[in-house]
Amino acid sequence: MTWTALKIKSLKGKQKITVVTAYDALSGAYADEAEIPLVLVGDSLANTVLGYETTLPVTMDEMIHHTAAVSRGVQNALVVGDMPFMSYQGMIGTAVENAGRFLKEAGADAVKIEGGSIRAELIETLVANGIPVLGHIGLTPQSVKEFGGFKKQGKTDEAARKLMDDAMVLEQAGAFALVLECVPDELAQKISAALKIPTIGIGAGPHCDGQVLVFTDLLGLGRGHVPGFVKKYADLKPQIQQALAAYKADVEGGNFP
Ligand SMILES: Nc1nc(=O)c2c([nH]1)NC[C@@H]1CN(c3ccc(C(=O)N[C@@H](CCC(=O)O)C(=O)O)cc3)CN21
Ligand SMILES: CC(C)C(=O)C(=O)O
Ligand SMILES: [Mg+2]
Repeated sequence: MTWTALKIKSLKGKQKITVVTAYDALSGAYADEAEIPLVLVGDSLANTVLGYETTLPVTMDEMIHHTAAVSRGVQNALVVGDMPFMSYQGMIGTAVENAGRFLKEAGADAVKIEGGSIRAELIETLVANGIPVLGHIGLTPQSVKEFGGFKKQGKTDEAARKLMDDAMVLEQAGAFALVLECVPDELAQKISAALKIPTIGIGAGPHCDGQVLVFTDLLGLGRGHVPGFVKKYADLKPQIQQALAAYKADVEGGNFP
């Protein structure tokens, strides 16, 4: 099965959608071989593997470089490039050009864009020009300076209404699916029920149409802060540490080679 944005969209109500991030050909190939239908080259690249504190510093050129590597490792999954901070917030023309680079230079199938109704015009333009878009609302980490931290969103009635409105506007603008990050379970449930496009949750409870986790978080490879919603499906960090320590001991002790 080779995935398209349209096929992902049509999974709503039929099959829960698994999404994982990947950052290079190796992680992309592992995700693809697990038959995960959607691989997101997250701008979490910045803090998971490039050593930055937040997602803000990662550049278009870095995202293109890593997305191209993921595309080389993936056969069947839909590859979605996460548009980095300041690559789409200015002029629409510049945003379209940057989105186009993900498809043209990096082999991506779609792009992800953070933000609600403020992105409607851009998303309409991208979709009209053949670039499928995954929306992303709730805790949008590129706005961490505005939010004042990585906090749950949509907790007041007013904030919840705004997120519901944003979700409807993004569906109307043509997004093929929508990431809901760190919103109350009940709000995610309401938004998922109200939309015809699938919702992909992260820290958004069990009622979304799909789930996304960061590759390094779910494998227990992470070095920095791991969000509380993460479920670790393996604990690889101690194994790597032990293997490296055993190798060093062998070399220093004259036991290898
Ligand atoms: N490794 C990693 N995993 C991620 O899921 C992730 C990234 N990096 N980088 C980009 C964004 C940032 N994300 C984050 C980062 C921190 C929290 C966090 O610490 N949240 C608090 C909850 C606070 C509240 O409930 O108000 C937590 O303790 O989980 C959440 C999402 C999600 N994304
Ligand atoms: C956590 C997901 C949704 C993301 O945006 C990222 O990994 O950058
Ligand atoms: Mg991101």
